[in-house]
Amino acid sequence: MTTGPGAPPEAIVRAEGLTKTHHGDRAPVHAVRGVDLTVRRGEFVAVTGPSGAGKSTLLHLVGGLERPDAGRLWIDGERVDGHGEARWAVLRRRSVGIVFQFFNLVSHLTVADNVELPALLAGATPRAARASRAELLAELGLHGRENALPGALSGGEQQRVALARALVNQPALLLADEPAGSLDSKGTRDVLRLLARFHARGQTILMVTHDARMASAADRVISFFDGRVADDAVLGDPAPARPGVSGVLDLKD
Ligand SMILES: Nc1ncnc2c1ncn2[C@@H]1O[C@H](COP(=O)(O)OP(=O)(O)OP(=O)(O)O)[C@@H](O)[C@H]1O
Repeated sequence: MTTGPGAPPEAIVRAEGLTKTHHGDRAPVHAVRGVDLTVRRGEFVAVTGPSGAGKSTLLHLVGGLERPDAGRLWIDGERVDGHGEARWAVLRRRSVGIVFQFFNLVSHLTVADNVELPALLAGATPRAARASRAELLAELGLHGRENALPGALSGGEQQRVALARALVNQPALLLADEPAGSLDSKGTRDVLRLLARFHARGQTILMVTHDARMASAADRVISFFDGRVADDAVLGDPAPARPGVSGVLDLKD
C-alpha cells in the first residue's frame, strides 16, 4: 500500500460483519453482532457505550485476544480472522500494541525489562531494545525509574510504563481498553495528553472508554449499543501527522 500526498488513507483496521457470541454458564450473549468498521491510518477513534454493550469484546477481536464466530478482519492490510494464536502473537508483536485498564505489567520484572521484553521478542538486539526503552521512558517522564518494580509505582506511572511497552515496537495500531479506568484525575489527564501526543505524530489509536472526556480527545467517536454501532461521528478534521512534535512531557500539573 502507498502513502503520500494524494494517496487515500490506508485502513489499519477493516472489519466486515464481525460477530462474537459468548457462551458462558448462562444464556448465550451476543456481544458483537455483525460489525463493519474501518479505522484509517492516523485516526484516533474512541468507542463508547453502556456497560455490557460489547465494546471490550470488539477491541479483543481487533487485537486477536478473542476469535470471531463470523466476519472478516484485516489489520494493516493483512487478512487475520483465520489466524490462530501463534500467528496472532507474531502480528501483535509487530503491529498491535495494547494497553489495558489494569496495566498487566509483569510484576517481577523491572520497568526497563517490562518495556524491553516485547522488543527482544520481536527480534530487536539487546542494544536496540535498550535504546528504544530509554527513549520512550524519558519521553513518558519515567527517567530514573528503570530499575523499579511495577508495584513500587503509582497507577499513573504504571500506565505510562504499559504505554511504553505497547509502543516499543512502533505498532501500526494502538488498542486501549479503558486506559484511564483505574486512574485518578491527574493520571487520567496524563494518559489523555500522552495519547493525544502520540496521535499527533501519526499513531493510529482505537480506544474503548466510558469517559466522555477521554472520548473527546479522539477524532471520531463510535457509540456502541447492544453489539452494534449505533452512531459514528467525526469530531473534527483528523489531526495531521506532525512528525516534528517531540519533547519530554510535562507531567507536573
Ligand atoms: N468471556 C465471556 N463469557 C461470557 N460472557 C461474556 C464474556 N465476556 C463478555 N461477556 C458478556 O458479553 C457482553 C459484552 O461484554 P463486554 O465486556 O464486551 O462489554 P463492554 O461494553 O466492554 O462492557 P463494560 O463497559 O462493562 O466493560 C456482556 O454482557 C458480558 O457480560
